[in-house]
Amino acid sequence: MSQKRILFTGGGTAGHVIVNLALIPEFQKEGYQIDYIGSYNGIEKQLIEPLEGVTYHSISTGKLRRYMSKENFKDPFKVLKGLWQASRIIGKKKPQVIFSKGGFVSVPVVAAAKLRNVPTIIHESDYTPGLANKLSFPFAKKILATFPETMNYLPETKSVHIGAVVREELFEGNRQSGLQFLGFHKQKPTIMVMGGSMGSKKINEAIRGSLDELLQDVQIIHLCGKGQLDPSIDRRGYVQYEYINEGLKDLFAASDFIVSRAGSNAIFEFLALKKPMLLIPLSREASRGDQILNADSFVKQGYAMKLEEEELTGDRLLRDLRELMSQKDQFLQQMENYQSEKAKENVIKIIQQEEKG
Ligand SMILES: CC(=O)N[C@H]1[C@@H](OP(=O)(O)OP(=O)(O)OC[C@H]2O[C@@H](n3ccc(=O)[nH]c3=O)[C@H](O)[C@@H]2O)O[C@H](CO)[C@@H](O)[C@@H]1O
Repeated sequence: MSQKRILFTGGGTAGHVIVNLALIPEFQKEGYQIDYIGSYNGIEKQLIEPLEGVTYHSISTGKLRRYMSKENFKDPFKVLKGLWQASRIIGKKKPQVIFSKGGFVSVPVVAAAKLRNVPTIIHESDYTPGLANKLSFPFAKKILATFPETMNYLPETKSVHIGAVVREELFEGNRQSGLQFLGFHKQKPTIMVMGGSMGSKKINEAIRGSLDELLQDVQIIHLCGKGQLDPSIDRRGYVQYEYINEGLKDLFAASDFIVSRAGSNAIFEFLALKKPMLLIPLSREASRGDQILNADSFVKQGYAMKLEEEELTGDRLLRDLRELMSQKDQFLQQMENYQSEKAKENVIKIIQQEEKG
């Protein structure tokens, strides 16, 4: 029997890569030949290229900007080049199926797959679909959604709600190793601050501006984003990292509460790991507002508190964090009711069905 081959795509931010990272080991176990198409410099290259047994291919990418830039005139040519490159890679590697996690790099890949007659499955993890995925929907064989509510925004005939795919390794964290690595103790609760995979300048400023008060009550792991470390801060109970990849599971295990943006992958990880969370979604001004809807859905289900970015001040952060901590048991109780939908197993089943045609 000829070798089974699957091609993954997705990138731009870690949110468009993490689900692929959760699925790749499963397909490796089943003996698939794995290819990945990403951009030349995106985070997907850093996260995927080092993986053993995965061949990473870079293609040219464009971006749709919300502002005027002379790059906007060059982008259609970059995308056409990407389409041509993706088509050549697909023609050469001959995957039986393609799995796309979205982001701009994925659009030419999904279009090329259609031209090459290879079935593509798209995954949408946000409450409302992103633009790259929307552009890709006509070319896809199936669309999978994390939130049940997202089904209202997807083509009815080929969409399925499957739930959140969470990396298996995150469940294997060790609290003691995490605390030891951080130089923290058990006497005060530990808060993890995550501004999404790229960090959030506004959240960083609010946390750093309130450190004196915060550190009286808690210890802080601050995942602040690339280029956003502040080396002038050297405080007991406060550690900062740009981005943590391999040790993240132990840091999660060491954390009692989370302060975070409301990117979909991140918040479902917090939920799966049962961490009460204060969510500060990216504002409508800076995005299509998807994180606000993600956060609202979690607030409605009793998993989270929400603090609007426009209302973010040091005082408000402290007040909301204290409230979150005082209601810990209620949040944990709601989270106990959450049943993970065996999403990973279902995605794998759907991919394998499509692969057989
Ligand atoms: C600015 C932007 O466009 N944000 C979008 C992006 O967010 P973003 O790329 O931040 O994605 P998510 O919040 O969904 O996920 C972040 C992922 O990065 C991981 N992580 C983070 C920090 C770290 O140090 N180590 C680490 O591994 C988290 O565990 C999580 O798995 O994609 C999400 C999913 O489509 C969207 O909901 C967000 O609106």
